[in-house]
This record gives sequence, structure tokens and C-alpha cells, in this order.
Amino acid sequence: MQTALEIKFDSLEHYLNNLLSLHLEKGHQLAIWRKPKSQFLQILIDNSGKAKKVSPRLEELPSGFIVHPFEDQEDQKAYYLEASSYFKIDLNIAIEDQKENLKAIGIVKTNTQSKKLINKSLFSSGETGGRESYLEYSKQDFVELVKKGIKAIENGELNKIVPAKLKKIELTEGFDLVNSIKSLIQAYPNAFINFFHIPEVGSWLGASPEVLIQTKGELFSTMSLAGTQKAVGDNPLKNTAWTQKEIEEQALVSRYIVDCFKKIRLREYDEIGPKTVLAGNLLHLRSDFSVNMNATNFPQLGSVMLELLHPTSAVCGMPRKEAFDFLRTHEKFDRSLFAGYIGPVNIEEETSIYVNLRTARLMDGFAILYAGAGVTEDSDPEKEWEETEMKCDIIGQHLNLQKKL
Ligand SMILES: C=C(O[C@@H]1C=C(C(=O)O)C=C[C@H]1O)C(=O)O
Repeated sequence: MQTALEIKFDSLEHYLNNLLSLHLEKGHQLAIWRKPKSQFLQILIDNSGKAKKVSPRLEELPSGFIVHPFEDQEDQKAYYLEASSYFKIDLNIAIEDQKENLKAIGIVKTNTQSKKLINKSLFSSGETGGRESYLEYSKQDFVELVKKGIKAIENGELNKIVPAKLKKIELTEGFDLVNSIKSLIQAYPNAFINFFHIPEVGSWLGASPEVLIQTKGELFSTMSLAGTQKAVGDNPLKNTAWTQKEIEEQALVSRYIVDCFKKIRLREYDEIGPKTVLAGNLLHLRSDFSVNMNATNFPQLGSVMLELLHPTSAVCGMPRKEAFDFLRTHEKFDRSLFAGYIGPVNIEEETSIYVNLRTARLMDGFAILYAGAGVTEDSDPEKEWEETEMKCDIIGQHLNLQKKL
């Protein structure tokens, strides 16, 4: 059999176009990601041809990629891509010089041929519901929703709420998935760049700034991320001031995490921050939490915290149940996988699960972008709308790239 070694790929783009077209055409599930600050593009293929669901007991799972919607499912399960093959590409080394690590591809196609096949497979996958079933949120709808949220906070029903909207954008025939992935990788070195495809569920492309839980050796970590403003000036990380509203909003997320630790009587954790961090051209406030799982004798902390944390008050609100019920009643659309969680599990002895934010669901000729904004008593509804527009742009800007040329 011919191996990748014998075949000439002239660029990363050429290789990825071939790899994706081959597996998408065969109806395989796959996930591609680049972790924050990493030089590796990691690729996992599940060629079983069938979407699988698992209970998120992370420690017991084989190597794979987990995908969980915003809402808990009745069966309490998540989709799981189990690695039939897994490999990685070093983005700092020319593709010709790392052929021995690549997955073999039989017949090599041109970029144009592969792109056509990719789009055909993506856009004709098992998606149901046409464009009409995705009612876009107008500014007025969203502002009304935020006002309802503020009222519920004033009435003492909630402390914080994170309403979201969806936005539809056209995808032109020339939509170029690989180019979009490459563009996201370059633009957002601090984000978890991801693309995943489950034929029965959909295809999503995103650049998440938010870790939900991470375990690496004996170290567990999570973060509280909230407060948003546009990065301006020469040194925004140093010179940015935050309002009381934003400081409180983020403190509520931190409190939520600490409350989860308390529930399981875990007292020995480290908390660093909050500090200002950059996500694309947006700034957030972030605190980092870490726990030594050996010292605390908590080997299953990853799974336990995953269950307690999701959905966090960064994407749902506080108190969790009341906020969740509020969104169910008033938001009027299905968040689907938006604000759910995604990420590699037990790969190279690490599990890194992110909140599925700054993301687009790729549909037949269009994409759905989703974004939410943390609302407290002092929120200005117009500003929250602007915030969701900026969040949608983070991914929207990288979809129809050929238009910009
Ligand atoms: C809800 C989103 O982002 C979350 C909400 C934030 C906020 O309210 O300021 C900031 C970061 C994320 O935790 C989103 O990107 O859609």
C-alpha cells in the first residue's frame, strides 16, 4: 500500500484538504484542534460510522473527543468520538519533513477537487431543518431579553444571567474549511481552535477562550472567565480598567467554582487572579484555579467537577437552576452544542475540555453563529448587544475569506 511517505503534498493545506475530503466522504467522524499556545495540530478520526454516546466518567474513557450540548440530556450522556486513529502535525515544520507521522492517503487529489468534496459532504450531512428553522435574533429581541433578565435580578430571582442570540451568515460556494481553520490558528494563538464533524449531529468550527476542566498528570485546573471589552491601544493587557459591574460579574463565576469545591469538601486549591487576558480582539477577566489530585486524594476530580461546573455561571447564570429555567423560558431557541463542552479526553495523558464558545455551526450554504453576554443588575442592554456582535465576529470574520480578497 502506498503510504503518505511516498506521496507529495506541497503544503499543510493540501494535506488537510485531502485528509478531510477522504474521511468526510466516507462518513467518518473527526475532530481537529490546536490547543492554546501549542504548535501542534491534533487530529482524531473515528471511522466507526456511527455517533456514540457515553457517560462523562472521563477517567474510564478510551482516547477520544467529547462533545456535550448546553442542556443536560435525559440519558446524561455526551457524544464521543473514539480514536480509530490519532496523530499530530507540527505547525513549525514543513509538511514534507514530517511525512512519517502523517496518516496515509491513497489517491492524492488537487486542492480544488478536495475542497469540492469537503463542501459536498459537509453541506449534505444528516442535518435536518432548513434555514427557516433558525430564526435570527433581532437587536430588539435581544435587548428585550436582557431587560427581562435585569428585571429578574432586581426581583431577587437571579444574581446573574447570560442570555444568548444566534446569527445567520451566508456561506458562499467557495467556502474553504481548511483555509478557515488555518486563519483561526494564525489569528488566535491563545484559543482552542477546533473543528469537529459528527454526521448525525453536525459540523462546528470554533475558537474557544475558556477551559472548563483540564487534567494533566496529577494537576487539575479550571478557570473563571467573564467581563468583556474591546482591546484598544498599545498595551491593553496593562492599561485596561474594569468597571465594578465587570469585576462583580467575574467574581460571581469564581464564587461559583469555589462553591463547587466546597460541595465536595475540597479546601486545598490555588487561585490566581483575576487578571486581564486577550481573546482575539476582546479582553476578559480571568482567574485560574488548580488542585493537586494526588495530594488531595481526588483522582476523579475531573469528572466530579465537570458534572458540578457545567453549565457554569459564565454561560448560564446564578443560581444555576433558576438561570437555566429562565433561559429555557425566554431565550426561544435551542442552544444545541453552543455553550456545551468539547475537547480531547485521555490523549497523551491529558484531558482538556473547553466551553464551546466563539463557534459556528456549518450548515448547507449558511452558518449559525452563537454568542451570549453576562448580565447583572447594572447591565446596559445596548452594550450587551454590541458585545454579542463582537463575539460573533471573532468566528464570522474567518468563514468567507475569499470574499475579502
Ligand atoms: C457567553 C460567551 O462568553 C462568556 C461570557 C463572557 C461575558 O459575559 O463577559 C465572557 C467570556 C465567556 O465566559 C460567548 O462567548 O458567547
